[in-house]
Parts: sequence; structure tokens; C-alpha cells
Amino acid sequence: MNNHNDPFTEAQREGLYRAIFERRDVRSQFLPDPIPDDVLARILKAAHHAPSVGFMQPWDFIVIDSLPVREQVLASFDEENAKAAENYTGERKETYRSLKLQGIIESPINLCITCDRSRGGPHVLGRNSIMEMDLFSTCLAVQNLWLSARAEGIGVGWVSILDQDRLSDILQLPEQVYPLAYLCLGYVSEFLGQPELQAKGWRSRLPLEELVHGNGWGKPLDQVGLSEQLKKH
Ligand SMILES: Cc1cc2c(cc1C)N(C[C@H](O)[C@H](O)[C@H](O)COP(=O)(O)O)c1[nH]c(=O)[nH]c(=O)c1N2
Repeated sequence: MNNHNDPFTEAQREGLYRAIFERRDVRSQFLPDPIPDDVLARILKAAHHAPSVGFMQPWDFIVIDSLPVREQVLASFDEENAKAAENYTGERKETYRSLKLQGIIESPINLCITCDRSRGGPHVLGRNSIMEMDLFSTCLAVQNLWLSARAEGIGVGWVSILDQDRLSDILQLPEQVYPLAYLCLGYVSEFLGQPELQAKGWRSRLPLEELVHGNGWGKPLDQVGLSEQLKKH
């Protein structure tokens, strides 16, 4: 029975939280199986239903299955990744080099989600003071896609170790269109139980209770009940 708040049933809530907690960034576990068009259309629709500043909907979705295009993107990754490795030394550098940070060729589909910075004209409701709001909106489309893909059993990996201008050239983006997210999509052999970077000892999830503050940065949380609850999660 629904009340005015129309809460989800317990099973529906569990499904939503399952998508959130079991979503993973996938690089190594892609299977070559194609993603059926109806499934891809569903997750694109989920992305398109993200909130956006002034209902700007600044996103476009570039579906990439061409091997030559993906090889060009991979070449940019290889170059940028070699530069990134130079930020580390010793054991950390070896660990960095051992990490697999993209699945561009192994995944059956790559998807670039872009942000058209001029969509809807120069004055977008809600974007008068902070111009980056269109970029933030597009990130929400990415997250919607990522979560719905998980619910469909499809893994997504975000590849950001790329030269942005080169990516724009490869994808022939117009000047005002920003390549916000380059994603690899595909069915997977498994979803890891924890972030791969944590499993490989790179970095761990921070305790939530250390990240929640009361009435100002670094101030203790006076809400005692909340504080206790956060420690449990
Ligand atoms: C904006 C942005 C950019 C990137 C990522 C994520 C996001 C949000 N991540 C994935 C990232 O490493 C991953 O989300 C975290 O390690 C947490 O793991 P789970 O996503 O929970 O599996 C990521 N991973 C990777 O292998 N190569 C990459 O270039 C990037 N880039």
C-alpha cells in the first residue's frame, strides 16, 4: 500500500542499494559478448533521465564499436599512462605499472558521454553563477548509466587517462562539446566484491564517520545518534 511519499517496497530498495554497492569500475573482466540493442537503449534512457541544471540535458552519447577508432583512443591512453607512471617511484611505480586501467579493446562497446556547453543558449536556469553546472549534470548521467548497467549485469569502466584534445579530434567533436566521460561497456566474468584499486592495495575506502562534519568543516558531529549509526556502516 502506498502512502503519499510513495516509498519503494523493501525489495525495490534492496535492488537500488544493490546496484549502488555492487557497481564496480571494470577493466579486466570484460567478455566479448555483444550488448543487445534493447539493453543498451535502456541504460542510455536511464542516463538521459538524470537531473540537469535548468533541464539543460547537455549530454550526447557517442556509441563506438569501430576497432580503428578504439585503437586510436588506446594509443592516447598508452601515451598518457606512460606519463602518469612517471609520477611515482620505486615500489609504487611498479604497482602503478601493474594496474590495468582500461578495457578499450576487450569491451564490445565504448561510449563517450559528452557535454554540449552551449545547449539551450547562453542563459541556462541555475547556471548563472557557476558555469560548471553543465559538467556536473553530465556526471549524473554517467552515474545513472553506470548503476543501470550494473542492474543489467553489464560492467562499465571509466577511462580518463586520455588527452582530451586528441579524443575530441578522434571523435570529431564540435568546438563547444566537451568529452566528459570515455566509458567501456560489456558483460563481465565477475563483478569484484570491492574496488580493484583496494583489492590491489593502492587505496582503501575511507571511514564514512570521518567524512561527516557538523555545522562546519572539521567540526565534530553533535548529532550523537547519527554519529553512532555512521560507525556501524
Ligand atoms: C571521474 C573518474 C575517472 C576514472 C575513474 C572513476 C571516475 C569516477 N576510474 C575508476 C575508479 O578508479 C574507481 O571508480 C574507484 O577505484 C572505485 O572503484 P569502484 O568504481 O567502486 O569499483 C578509473 N579507472 C581506471 O581504471 N582508469 C581510469 O582512467 C579511471 N578514471
